[in-house]
Amino acid sequence: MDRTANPGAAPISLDRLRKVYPDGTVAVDELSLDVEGGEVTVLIGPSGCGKSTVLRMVNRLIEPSGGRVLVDGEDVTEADPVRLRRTIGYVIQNVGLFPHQTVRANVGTVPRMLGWDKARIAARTDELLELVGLEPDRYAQRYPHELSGGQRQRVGFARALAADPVVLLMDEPFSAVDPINRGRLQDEFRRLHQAVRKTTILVTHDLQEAVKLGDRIAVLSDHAHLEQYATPAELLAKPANEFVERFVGEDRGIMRLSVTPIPRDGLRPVGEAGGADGGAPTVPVTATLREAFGAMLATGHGAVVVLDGGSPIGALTAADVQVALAAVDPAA
Ligand SMILES: Nc1ncnc2c1ncn2[C@@H]1O[C@H](COP(=O)(O)OP(=O)(O)OP(=O)(O)O)[C@@H](O)[C@H]1O
Repeated sequence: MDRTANPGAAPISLDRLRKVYPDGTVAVDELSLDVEGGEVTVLIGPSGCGKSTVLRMVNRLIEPSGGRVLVDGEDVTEADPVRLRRTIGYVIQNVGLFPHQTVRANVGTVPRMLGWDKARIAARTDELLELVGLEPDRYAQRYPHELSGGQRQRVGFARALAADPVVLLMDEPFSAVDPINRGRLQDEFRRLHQAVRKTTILVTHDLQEAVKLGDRIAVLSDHAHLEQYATPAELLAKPANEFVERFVGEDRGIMRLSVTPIPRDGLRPVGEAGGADGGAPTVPVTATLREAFGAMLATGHGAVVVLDGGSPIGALTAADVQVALAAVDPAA
């Protein structure tokens, strides 16, 4: 998502993590995975492959049967689970807000448990509601049933961030929201994450969401077996095996457009696009191939003029987009 990690943020290490449920179901069979501090790591895989079980072992809503989880080098299996959960923000589908408490009271839940004084809780609540785009004057006194699904989800984020947690865990946080609001909430989450840079593990089974939000994606198969752990660009360009290839499916070519930057060094002279004043659409050099191609489709023009700081630096045709995709080796 944002490729610069936050060096101050806590890394998470899963070390041969294992969960066998009492009925003998092996949900997670020795998963090892390193999550960089400040990044968003997505766990994705088919239904029942163990994603939620992995996530809940990080905050010990589920006790591991074996292995370790290290948060910033400390083994969480040795921490007091109640204290641990106060330092780990947790956002789930349908949010789980307390229905008989106002938005303000919901957001202040963990700070209250931590014994913050009232003024500090109020200031923090206002700050967070602003951050998630809900004006405190308008929303703080409402009850959850007086909000839309998307607004409830935002309150859920605010609550998860309230006591400045070390880590954020998110389990299908957007799946209960309709597709249009989902896109908007995902955009807001990106903005929010850039502001707070918390180490985040996000569970989803939506590949598009994984590609949009993840700095890294872990593709899991049954028993949380790790099939590939890579950046979105790498995953889409080079699926590690047949399982991943099938999982990312036929859309991967299209999706790669959205994770591949415009090739600054592979541009044609501006004149070859007919020039910006010849009606060619323009895109900034920081855009992706998807945005460039989208501009071509939207205008019916076969090329775009690429701008750097507002000045044209070259042109890109539809054929160039194809060449650029073929040339990219994200693993290089
Ligand atoms: N309490 C439980 N007792 C026994 N088996 C369980 C329990 N909870 C989950 N399981 C099983 O463990 C496996 C992993 O479940 P988990 O919920 O972690 O998967 P998931 O990948 O998050 O699935 P989904 O995408 O459908 O939410 C599944 O086979 C599930 O049936």
